[in-house]
Amino acid sequence: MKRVGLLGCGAIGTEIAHAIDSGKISAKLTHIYDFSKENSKKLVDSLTAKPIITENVGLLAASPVDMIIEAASQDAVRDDILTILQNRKDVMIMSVGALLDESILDIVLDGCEHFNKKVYLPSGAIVGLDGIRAVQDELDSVTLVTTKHPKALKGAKFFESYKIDPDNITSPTVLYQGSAQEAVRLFPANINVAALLSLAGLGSQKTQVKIVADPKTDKNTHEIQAEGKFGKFAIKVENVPSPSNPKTSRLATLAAIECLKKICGTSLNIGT
Ligand SMILES: NC(=O)C1=CN([C@@H]2O[C@H](COP(=O)(O)OP(=O)(O)OC[C@H]3O[C@@H](n4cnc5c(N)ncnc54)[C@H](OP(=O)(O)O)[C@@H]3O)[C@@H](O)[C@H]2O)C=CC1
Ligand SMILES: O=C([O-])CC(=O)C(=O)O
Repeated sequence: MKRVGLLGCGAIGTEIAHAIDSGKISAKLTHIYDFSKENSKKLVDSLTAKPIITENVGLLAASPVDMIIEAASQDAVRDDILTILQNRKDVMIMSVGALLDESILDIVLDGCEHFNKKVYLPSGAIVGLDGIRAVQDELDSVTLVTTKHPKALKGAKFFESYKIDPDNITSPTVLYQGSAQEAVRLFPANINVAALLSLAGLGSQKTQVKIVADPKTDKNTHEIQAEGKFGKFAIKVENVPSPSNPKTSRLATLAAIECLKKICGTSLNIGT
C-alpha cells in the first residue's frame, strides 16, 4: 500500500485525507505539513489513522513516504518541488499554475528524469483535457471563460494593480482577458485550470483566458472552446464551490481523489 505525505491541509488536502482515512483510496497517509499549524491539527483530530505533523517541508520531503500530494499554493510548488523530487518522491500537483514558469517546469521535468520519479497533474476543476490532448497537434485556438462570485476572486494579486474593489462589483464584470500565462500570475488561487489547458494544448501564450466576476452566481463556471483542423468542441462546467474555500470547486477535489485512486491501483483506467 502506498504511503502518502500531504503538503497543504486546506479544502482539497482535508478531503483527500478523509478519502484515504475512509478506505476510499487504498493508501496510508503518514505525514502532513501546512504553514497553518491550526489546519494541520484540525485535520489530524478529524482522522482515525493519525498522520505525523512535520515541523517543515524539508522533513515532509524526507519522510518515509512514496509520494507527496501538493494541495497548498503555487509558491509551494516553486519553493519545494525540487526538494521533494531530490528526496525521491513522486508528486501530485494541484497548484499547476506554477508550471507555466518555464524554469519551474524545467526543474520538474529534469527532476523526474534524473530521480526517475513521476509527477501527476489531475484534471482539477475542468473536464475535457483528454480531448485537448488528443487534438493538440491540430489545435488553432483554445479559450477559457471562467466566471466566479467576486468573493471567490478576492485576495488575488490582480486587485493590487487594478483599482477594483471586489466588494463593490454589482453586475457581471470582465476583470481579465489575455494569456493563460498572465492569468495564473494575477489569479494564482483561481485559474490553475488555465495551466492544465495550456500544458495539454497550445501552451500558455496562445491559450486565451477571460475571467468574469458575477455577484449573482453561486457556481465556479469554466467554459472551454477548442477549434482546429479536427473540428471544434465546447465544454461548460458549472461547479459547486467547496464549502471551506469558495475559490476551489468540489470537482477539483473529486478529480484529485480519482487521480489518486488510479495511482494507488484501485480503479479501472477509463478514458485516455
Ligand atoms: N488544479 C486545479 O484545477 C485546482 C487547483 N487548486 C489549487 O490547489 C491548491 C489547494 O487548494 P485549496 O485546498 O482549496 O486551498 P486552501 O487555501 O483551502 O488550502 C491550502 C493550505 O495550504 C497552506 N499553504 C499554502 N502555501 C503553503 C506552503 N508553501 N507550505 C505549506 N503550506 C502552505 C495554506 O496555509 P495558509 O492559508 O496559511 O497560507 C492552507 O492551509 C491551491 O493552490 C489552489 O489554487 C484549486 C482548485 C482547482
Ligand atoms: O476550482 C476551480 O474552479 C478552479 C480553480 O480554483 C483553479 O483552477 O485554481
